[in-house]
Parts: sequence; structure tokens; C-alpha cells
Amino acid sequence: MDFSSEPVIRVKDACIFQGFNAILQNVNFSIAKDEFVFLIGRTGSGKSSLLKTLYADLDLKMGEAEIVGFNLQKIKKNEVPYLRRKLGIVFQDFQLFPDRSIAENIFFVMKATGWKDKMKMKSRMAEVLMQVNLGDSATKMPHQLSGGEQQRVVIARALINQPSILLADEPTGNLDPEVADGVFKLFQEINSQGTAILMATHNHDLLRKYPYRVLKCEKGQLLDSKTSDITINTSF
Ligand SMILES: Nc1ncnc2c1ncn2[C@@H]1O[C@H](COP(=O)(O)OP(=O)(O)OP(=O)(O)O)[C@@H](O)[C@H]1O
Repeated sequence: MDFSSEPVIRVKDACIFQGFNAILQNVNFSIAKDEFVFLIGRTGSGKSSLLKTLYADLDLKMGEAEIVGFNLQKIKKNEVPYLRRKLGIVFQDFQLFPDRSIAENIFFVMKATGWKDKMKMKSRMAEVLMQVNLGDSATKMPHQLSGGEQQRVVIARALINQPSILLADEPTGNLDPEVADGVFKLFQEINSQGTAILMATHNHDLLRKYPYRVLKCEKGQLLDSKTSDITINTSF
């Protein structure tokens, strides 16, 4: 059996809702373990709603979806933290506690996801900070870091539990182009080490430079570059 192509996300005939409004209909796609996938579409087209459904912030009311082994139709409220442990989630706004050091910010997530052993926590924290090239920043406060560095901390925090997929919603949206490029390269490195990436973005340059698979929210549908011709220019 070829495990490398086993999907980490599988969505079948799903409808994505915001309240009673169907935002995307007839959504079908899967993402394999080693894939890097862009999620594009005009503002308000449903990218965040799809991601929120995937991390169980919005209920899956119609259709089927499985992500990192969790069935989203059947998932119970008390199982959601276990799902989130197996996912890495990165947003545009860095969402670091401004009054806590980088180490404390990371420890906070570790405690919330069940880590108890102090030695193991320290060692894992050092490991993920090294991975994002911020090995010397543990004692700094968020405001002492640049925007790009803060986003790297957020990525380190998302990697703590060795997720099989990172869901990223506009992770380079607030960054200067050069800094955005550095952060993007970090996502590529993480992907090359075996974590799938689903990244919502409006960044034309990234889409032009890196010909990864594209999912596009358009007119209530989700198009897939694997099966349709997708125009990138009209996605903004
Ligand atoms: N909390 C909410 N309650 C009700 N409707 C919402 C909510 N959040 C988003 N919507 C609506 O759902 C639709 C899709 O929004 P969504 O945020 O998923 O789009 P998006 O593609 O991520 O947009 P952007 O690129 O601006 O982030 C929009 O019509 C939006 O107004």
C-alpha cells in the first residue's frame, strides 16, 4: 500500500455554511500527505469559511469530510481540541499574547494541548524555535520581534504537536513582500519535511512563482486546478 498518497483531508459533496447561508456547495476535494495547496478566491468567496469548517469552528451540516482521521459530520464538541492538536493553524494576525514572552506564548499552547513534563516542553519548544530560525528569541516579548519574526513564532507554535497538515489563512497578508517571501519559504521547508499545507492567499506573486495545486472559491463552487482550468487573475 502506498501510504504517501493517503489523504489527510477528504471532502465529499459538502456544503459550507455561515449560519443558514450556503457559501460553497458541492465541495469535493482531497489533499495528500505531502501536498502544498493554495486556496484562492475573491474576498467574501468562502476561503475562511472552508478553513473554519475544516478545523471545526463551523459545523459541517451537509456532506462528508474527514481530516487527520476525524470525521467532521460526527465530531463532538469535546473532541474538537483533539482534532486541533493534530492540525496546525496559522492566521494573518499573529495572535500572540503581547504581555507574554515567546516562550510563555508557546508554553501556553503546550499546556492547553496536554503537555505536562517541563523538560520535554522546554526541549520541544527549543526545537520548533530552531526550526523557524528563532532559536535565540525565547525570552523576548512579541513587540521586540518584527512582523515576519512574529509570524515565524506563530508557525513554530502551530508545529508543536507535529501536525500532519497546516491550515493557513492569509499567513503573509500583513507582511512586506520580502518578508512574506521568507515566511513562505518556511512553509515550503515544513512541507518538504512531510507536512501538508493548505494556504489561503491573495498574494499574486506567490501564485505566479510557485505552481502548486490551486483550489479556488468562485460563485459558490470550489474549483480544483487538478480538474479545471483556473484563472488566477480574477481571484482578487
Ligand atoms: N461570522 C459570520 N457570520 C455570517 N456570515 C459570515 C461570517 N463570516 C463570513 N461571513 C460571510 O460568508 C461569506 C464568505 O466569507 P469568508 O470570510 O469565508 O470569505 P473569504 O474568501 O475568506 O474572504 P477574505 O478573502 O476577505 O478573507 C461572505 O459573504 C461573508 O460575509
